[in-house]
Amino acid sequence: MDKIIVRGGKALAGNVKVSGAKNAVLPIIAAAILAEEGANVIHDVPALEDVRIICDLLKSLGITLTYDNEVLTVQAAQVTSVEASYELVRKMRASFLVMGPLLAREGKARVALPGGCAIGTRPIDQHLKGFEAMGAQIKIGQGFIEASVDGRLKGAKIYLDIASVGATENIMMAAALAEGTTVIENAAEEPEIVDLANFLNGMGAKIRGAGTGSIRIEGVDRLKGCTHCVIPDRIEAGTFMVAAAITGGDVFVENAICDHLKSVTAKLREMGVEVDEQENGIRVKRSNPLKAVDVKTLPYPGFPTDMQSQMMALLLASEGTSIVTETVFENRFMHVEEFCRMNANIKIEGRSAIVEGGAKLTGCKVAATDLRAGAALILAGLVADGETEVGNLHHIDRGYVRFTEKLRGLGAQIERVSPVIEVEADPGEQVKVEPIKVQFSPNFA
Ligand SMILES: CC(=O)N[C@H]1[C@@H](OP(=O)(O)OP(=O)(O)OC[C@H]2O[C@@H](n3ccc(=O)[nH]c3=O)[C@H](O)[C@@H]2O)O[C@H](CO)[C@@H](O)[C@@H]1O
Ligand SMILES: C=C(OP(=O)(O)O)C(=O)O
Repeated sequence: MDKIIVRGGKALAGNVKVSGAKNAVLPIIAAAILAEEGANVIHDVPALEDVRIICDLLKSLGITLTYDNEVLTVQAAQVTSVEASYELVRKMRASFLVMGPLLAREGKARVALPGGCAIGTRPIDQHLKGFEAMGAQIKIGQGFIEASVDGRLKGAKIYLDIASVGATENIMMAAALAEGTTVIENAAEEPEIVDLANFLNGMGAKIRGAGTGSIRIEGVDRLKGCTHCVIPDRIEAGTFMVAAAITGGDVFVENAICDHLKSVTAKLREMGVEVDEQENGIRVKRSNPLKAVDVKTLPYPGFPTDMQSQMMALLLASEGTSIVTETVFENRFMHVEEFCRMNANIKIEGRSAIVEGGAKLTGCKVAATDLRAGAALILAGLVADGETEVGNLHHIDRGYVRFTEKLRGLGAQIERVSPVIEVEADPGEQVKVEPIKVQFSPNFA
């Protein structure tokens, strides 16, 4: 298993370019299933493990995909299967987003139950409630959810009990091809939902209100392929903003959209970090000690849960006590134990973590417990004494493109190492085994 080794102590400086957003591109690729005619050409598609998984899933449905230089072309003239296997859904929960498009286009879908995962139980009741309101019949059994409809889905008024990002997206995709008008109330307002709506509208859908709590979708009979550029990843951008702040550095985060990062920017400024919002990115600089602040995660435009662990790393480097409250996922503090191995002083009380800043972090072996936790441990390693060795990198590979290279480009002392493989040889025989370099090289041919 690969490991990332970080040596603390370098202030980061320079320019880093943010890639396309994982959480925007995954639903967009799922939505490409809806185009019966023409190809979808999607630009700025990040070379991430999650992208590879959703592409494999679409391939298993009989759809043709090609990927070259961050451009993904999806040709969905034919769909030959409506089943998303357990193997693919288990690897990535966002696979469940194929249910809405398959149901709308084919009248049926069979998708493995996503199950619980590292950060919480993550039910899908709101997705199913939406499909049922549109006339679908839902059956659950043998680890699968089967949805079917006689004829077409019908537009409906759907009030979400929770402003779920995934449910809003799944219902919006299904409603795009339904008969009549659907209104989603208490819809999630995340920028990734706006990006998905823009993509669907490019394909010929009629969606208004994305980015507000009320989205209105007039169903159309047919959708066709279009060209689209994915928005930059606000969480990757936020992670580099914290990297600059924690190391007392000066970094320009190119491509970051200021409007998408207001809650992160506000917290950094409250902590005494200089944040300069520019047209094509955000410059983050710190020369003063960090102040402790309280942070509460909330749906957009509140502080993102996907930045909670990175922010906690920053608070560890501040002077004073901070309270971090996680309101979105019930089990998203697993990084706390790993931080404590690095000499951090954090106590969990219910949904809050009490973070005592000021203790000198020390490098040691730690393991990423989820995608963002992995990034947060690397951030902590950037200021820890000595070497931090981060394992379980498959989490980080899900959502950060060339993370070590990008940090190294800013001056971080960081490297990814592959294990040396020991091979049994006959006595006297010389065997030379090179360490395997694991690199993402998508091949959708
Ligand atoms: C691929 C993707 O875009 N992932 C993001 C998406 O996940 P995801 O779409 O899974 O997150 P949701 O917004 O759906 O989840 C928010 C909360 O609602 C609950 N819930 C959700 C659906 C449902 O049917 N019933 C229910 O109770 C969840 O358990 C959770 O507590 O939004 C999360 C919240 O911003 C982010 O952390 C994830 O990075
Ligand atoms: C939790 C995340 O992703 P997912 O919903 O795909 O698990 C994330 O991006 O931090």
